[in-house]
Amino acid sequence: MSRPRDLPEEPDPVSLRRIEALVAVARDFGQRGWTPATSGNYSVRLENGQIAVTRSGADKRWLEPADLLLLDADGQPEPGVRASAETPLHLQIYRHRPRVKAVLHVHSPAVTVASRLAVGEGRIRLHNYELLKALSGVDTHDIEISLPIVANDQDMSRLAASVEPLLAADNPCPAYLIEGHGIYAWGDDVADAARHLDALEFLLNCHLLERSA
Ligand SMILES: CSCCC(=O)C(=O)COP(=O)(O)O
Ligand SMILES: [Zn+2]
Repeated sequence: MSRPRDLPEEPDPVSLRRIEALVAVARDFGQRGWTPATSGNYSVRLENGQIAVTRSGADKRWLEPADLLLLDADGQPEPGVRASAETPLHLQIYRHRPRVKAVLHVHSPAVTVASRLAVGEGRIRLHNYELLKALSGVDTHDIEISLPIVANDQDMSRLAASVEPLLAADNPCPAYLIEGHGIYAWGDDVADAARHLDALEFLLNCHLLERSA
């Protein structure tokens, strides 16, 4: 396996496994058509607290560990390498959710279309689906989960500022949508984050089918 850029000679095995798991998830999501044309980005928190994030412009469908780079405490990559343009959104989630170890962002057709349909309300309400139980902490279909939507913005500081209240609130939904853009989902390990994203992708497909029925 190739190693992420800047990784120390003897990375701890837990962090290495986390990176391997992230790469496998990225390729799986890529094969499903969720990260076309270099879209999407991914990160994991390592055991030493550093964040490994995908480099900007990499084709995430064929992600390699070498496409990840390590950020220092201020979120800066090594000089000469450009971290994902959306790195501030990853760091913001890690700041607000100390237990989170993985953040996943994709541009699937279903999440992109769904994100454009309920902007006025600022959220999509999901209720009475068995698959809601795939979200950590949810143990019944009989619950309403609000998936927040924020307006897209090419200015990352402004975009992060509009996400800030969502993360400050105690919402059990481990994800949010960006209008016409995609979804961010996270979890306490890579498998949790991937399950959350997989489940929300399914639920949004159901939501869209219901609307068109
Ligand atoms: C070509 S997709 C536009 C940028 C984007 O939304 C994205 O997810 C990928 O950006 P990155 O800098 O992480 O490659
Ligand atoms: Zn994006």
